[in-house]
Amino acid sequence: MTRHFDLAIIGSGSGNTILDDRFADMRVAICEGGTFGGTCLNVGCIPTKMFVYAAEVARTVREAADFGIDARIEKVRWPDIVSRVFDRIDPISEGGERYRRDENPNTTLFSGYATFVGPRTIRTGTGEVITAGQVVIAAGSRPIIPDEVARSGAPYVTNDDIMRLPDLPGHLVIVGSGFIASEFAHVFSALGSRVSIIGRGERLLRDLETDVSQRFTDVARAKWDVHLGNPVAEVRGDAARVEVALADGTVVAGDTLLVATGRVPNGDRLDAHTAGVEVDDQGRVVVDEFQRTTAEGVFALGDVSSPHQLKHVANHEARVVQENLLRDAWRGDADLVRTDHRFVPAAVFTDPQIASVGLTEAQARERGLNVGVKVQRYADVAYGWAMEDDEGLCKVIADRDTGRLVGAHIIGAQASTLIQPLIQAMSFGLPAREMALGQYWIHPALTEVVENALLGL
Ligand SMILES: Cc1cc2nc3c(=O)[nH]c(=O)nc-3n(C[C@H](O)[C@H](O)[C@H](O)COP(=O)(O)OP(=O)(O)OC[C@H]3O[C@@H](n4cnc5c(N)ncnc54)[C@H](O)[C@@H]3O)c2cc1C
Ligand SMILES: NC(=O)c1ccc[n+]([C@@H]2O[C@H](COP(=O)([O-])OP(=O)(O)OC[C@H]3O[C@@H](n4cnc5c(N)ncnc54)[C@H](O)[C@@H]3O)[C@@H](O)[C@H]2O)c1
Repeated sequence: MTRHFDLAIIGSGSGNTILDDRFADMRVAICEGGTFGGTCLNVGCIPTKMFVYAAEVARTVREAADFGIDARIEKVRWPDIVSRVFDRIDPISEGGERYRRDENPNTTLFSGYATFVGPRTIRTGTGEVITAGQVVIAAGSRPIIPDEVARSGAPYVTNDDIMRLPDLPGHLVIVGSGFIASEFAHVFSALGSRVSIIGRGERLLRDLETDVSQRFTDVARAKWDVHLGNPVAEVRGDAARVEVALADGTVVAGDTLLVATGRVPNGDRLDAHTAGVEVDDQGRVVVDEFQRTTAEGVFALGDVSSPHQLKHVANHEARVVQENLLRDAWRGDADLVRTDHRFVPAAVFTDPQIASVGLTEAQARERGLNVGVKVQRYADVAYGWAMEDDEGLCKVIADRDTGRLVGAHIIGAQASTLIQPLIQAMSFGLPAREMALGQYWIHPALTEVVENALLGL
């Protein structure tokens, strides 16, 4: 007999956060084909930032002499760094799984890879087929492996396994030049590995504001072995050594290969057409502004359907779905909660840190805006000067006609924190002049870099 549930959720990452007290009377099925808790907890945001923090401790020690303090790194205990991270994370995943399986009376956990076999009908991958009144697809994304790597047979790692390597790589070769590449390059180089990084474009993090990605590329070239604008032609290797041959004949060799060339949504692996759920040619489940898919009663959220592969966006979309599940979402739009993708910020926890929100200068000009721009260097505010920071900058872009910010981009210490007031101003429509002059800015805090950028506008 086919069991019926009020709600079925595919994916236990952001999907698992939907179930608050308002769902306590519903019979809920959760399908999880991998590690309970999803990407952010197990192989994404959280562990990477724990490694980044360790890397920053190492970097501080290494650079201490510049401030008159002689210190030296005696040893990097890689196995201890790994266990500090996963001895704390693994129990959270296990505890979450146990709670849903054994302790939460209204949820049934199916530990299998789910596929649709009909409208709101799911083969759970555990031998059982279920039906549900409503379904949430929160199936995330997976790493893209370029053909040159896949067909080579050479061993490689991704974010799924690099953080559990038994030993610190001697020489890490990274293919890709985006978020994941930039964060792991920082982690491993600060901990003592040599790092080579290979990108197709002319700049690292090339989708970011040009001034920021150019500054980052310049800083990176000074400490890593950077190869840009030179595609991968061939990969070869075995357990001890890997070689990446580039189009111009250069061979980049190391002992470990990390692939970080983007992530593809998992929508292509759900047999979604059997349920009437449209998936685009990128594998992304198609949703409207209420997170509704093309099939009645089926919502989607997070990496599987979003234009932004970011946890804070997946969390926001999960809250939208949570509300709309409790309304009669296919009867009309009047009561429904809308997704807000207007000002989505992102931060890259590399060295220096980078954060960004809104348009780049080029995008603002392409849109025909009457653009005003100011670039403020960290070195020219008191705290940046105290830090002897000659790399950091904050760039703000405003529309002169409205007086409002349309973009902000920071590279430098604490960028992910410094950008928050700018996100707030953009989200609530606060004009740049009012933001600069209508409040105190603590002196001599690093926030003066934001204040001076705004005053400069
Ligand atoms: C290395 C790395 C670092 C990151 N750092 C940050 C960061 O600092 N800040 C930030 O905002 N974002 C970061 N991200 C992005 C962030 O992790 C994702 O945007 C977010 O986790 C997506 O959440 P989700 O719920 O959509 O998907 P996931 O958390 O991936 O959850 C999907 C779940 O569904 C399961 N699943 C998939 N298909 C099926 C199926 N058919 N049946 C059953 N189960 C299935 C998967 O096993 C998985 O557990 C990072 C990503 C990576 C890879
Ligand atoms: N701090 C954060 O918020 C954070 C951290 C890590 C990941 N993420 C999320 O995860 C997503 C995936 O990260 P990512 O770094 O894999 O993707 P990405 O899109 O940031 O970067 C992928 C890079 O790989 C390059 N590339 C693609 N194919 C290539 C090839 N064959 N050879 C060489 N280079 C190639 C692309 O040009 C691009 O620069 C990010 O887009 C981001 O949304 C976020």
